[in-house]
Amino acid sequence: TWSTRPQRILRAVQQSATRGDPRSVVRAIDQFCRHKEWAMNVGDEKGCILDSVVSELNPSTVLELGTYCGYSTVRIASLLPPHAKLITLEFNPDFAAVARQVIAWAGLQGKVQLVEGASGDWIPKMKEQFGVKTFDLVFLDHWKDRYLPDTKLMEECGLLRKGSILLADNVICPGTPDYLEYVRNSPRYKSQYFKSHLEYTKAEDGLEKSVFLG
Ligand SMILES: O=C(NCc1cccc(CNc2ccc3[nH]ncc3c2)c1)c1cc(-c2ccc(F)cc2)cc(O)c1O
Ligand SMILES: [Mg+2]
Repeated sequence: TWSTRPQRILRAVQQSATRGDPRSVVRAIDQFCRHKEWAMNVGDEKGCILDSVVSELNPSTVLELGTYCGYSTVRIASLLPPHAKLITLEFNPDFAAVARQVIAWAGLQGKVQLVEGASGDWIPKMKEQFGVKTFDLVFLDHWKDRYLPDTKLMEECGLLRKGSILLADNVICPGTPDYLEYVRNSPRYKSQYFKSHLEYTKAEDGLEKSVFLG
């Protein structure tokens, strides 16, 4: 049986990265995806913008929607303060299986709770299942047509507080037009676009950072 692209990414991490060294895991994935096979990680250019938002915010509770191979999970978790928690949701079991091993290789399994399932099912259960009150930061990187419904669901479930940050990947490519229109025109958000490029390419893409105003 042939390996999948996530399995080839995991092999690259195990062959090129140092156990317990998150930066070497990030570097190994970027090298593989730049020189061997493109994959839909947020990548190093947008990843640096992600890093600066996380470092500036110093969040205690983070939700990531869309784990894939755990690349952005490792970037975020490696910057969190000691008692902070990152919950990451992944619908695809094959992606989740690889991500668990990538996160473990980075030595970050103690900071990360990977939950398998769909955002629409899990967001309403966050408080009761994980003892979450509100999220300081949400990184949206899952199915692009779920960004808007899931944002409205998080509002309805009281998971956002005054100052919570939504950081959305791919707002240009593949694009999330309904989400962008909502956060840019709603009086309940202050939104800012960080222009960048689609991971490992010259195509335009960017991150939208939106502060919930309560
Ligand atoms: O589509 C994308 N990513 C999302 C995605 C995609 C597939 C499967 C999953 C399954 N995971 C999943 C699903 C539903 C879920 N609900 N809650 C959690 C959860 C998790 C997720 C994407 C595409 C491109 C891209 C592709 C091609 C191209 F030419 C240009 C750009 C670039 C990206 O950076 C991208 O992020
Ligand atoms: Mg993405």
